[in-house]
Amino acid sequence: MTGTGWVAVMPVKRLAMAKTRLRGAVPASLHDRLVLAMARDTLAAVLACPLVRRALVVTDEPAAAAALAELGAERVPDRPDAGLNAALARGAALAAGAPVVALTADLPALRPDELTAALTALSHRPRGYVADATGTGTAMLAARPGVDLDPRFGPGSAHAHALSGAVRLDGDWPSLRQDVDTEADLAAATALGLGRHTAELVGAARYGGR
Ligand SMILES: Nc1nc2c(ncn2[C@@H]2O[C@H](COP(=O)(O)OP(=O)(O)OP(=O)(O)O)[C@@H](O)[C@H]2O)c(=O)[nH]1
Ligand SMILES: C=C(OP(=O)(O)O)C(=O)O
Repeated sequence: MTGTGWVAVMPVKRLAMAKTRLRGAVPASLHDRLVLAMARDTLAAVLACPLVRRALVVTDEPAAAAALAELGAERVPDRPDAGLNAALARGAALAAGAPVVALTADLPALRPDELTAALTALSHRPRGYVADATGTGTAMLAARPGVDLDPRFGPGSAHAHALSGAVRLDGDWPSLRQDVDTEADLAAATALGLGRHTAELVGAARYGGR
């Protein structure tokens, strides 16, 4: 065990503007609900990880704030509303001396045991990241207390995190690495096993849900 009491920070964009690359995977009327379902499944798995003691969701989306608070997250307003990395930095700043782990809200197959294993793999190192399934993006970025999270999410973020000194964490963590940006990603996450909320939504879409 590398210590307990991680604070997880998860950003959620306004649903109407989120996950544009995923549009078309379900009927347009269900798109926002799909994005929210993925965030709920990601958060549920994060909160089921025994090393995580708090989850902060940085969002200006009222529907997401309410649904995720129901699962146990604390909502942080997205200020200064300057994009994903600013949102993560804001959440990290509120973690007050605790270790911080940043995750995107698009990991609907995430298994708590894989998150536990990845946090444990950080061991004594100050800051580390897990690359996504493509190898170019980042699924998780973690920093020990007193270490700046310094998030550099975005295209090519795995390389950016490595260049900034974060240690690459290697392990067999397919559910942690499977972020969902496209319909093909959703199929890959489905093969791994979707969380309940996303599975229900995808099922409803398949049977003509509106
Ligand atoms: N709070 C907040 N979250 C963001 C912002 N931009 C992205 N996110 C979240 O960051 C995570 C990863 O974002 P992306 O995969 O780049 O998502 P996206 O911009 O919704 O997707 P595309 O439109 O397909 O590029 C998701 O959980 C998003 O909801 C932002 O400006 N503020
Ligand atoms: C923002 C990132 O992810 P996505 O592939 O979800 O855009 C990232 O990997 O840094």
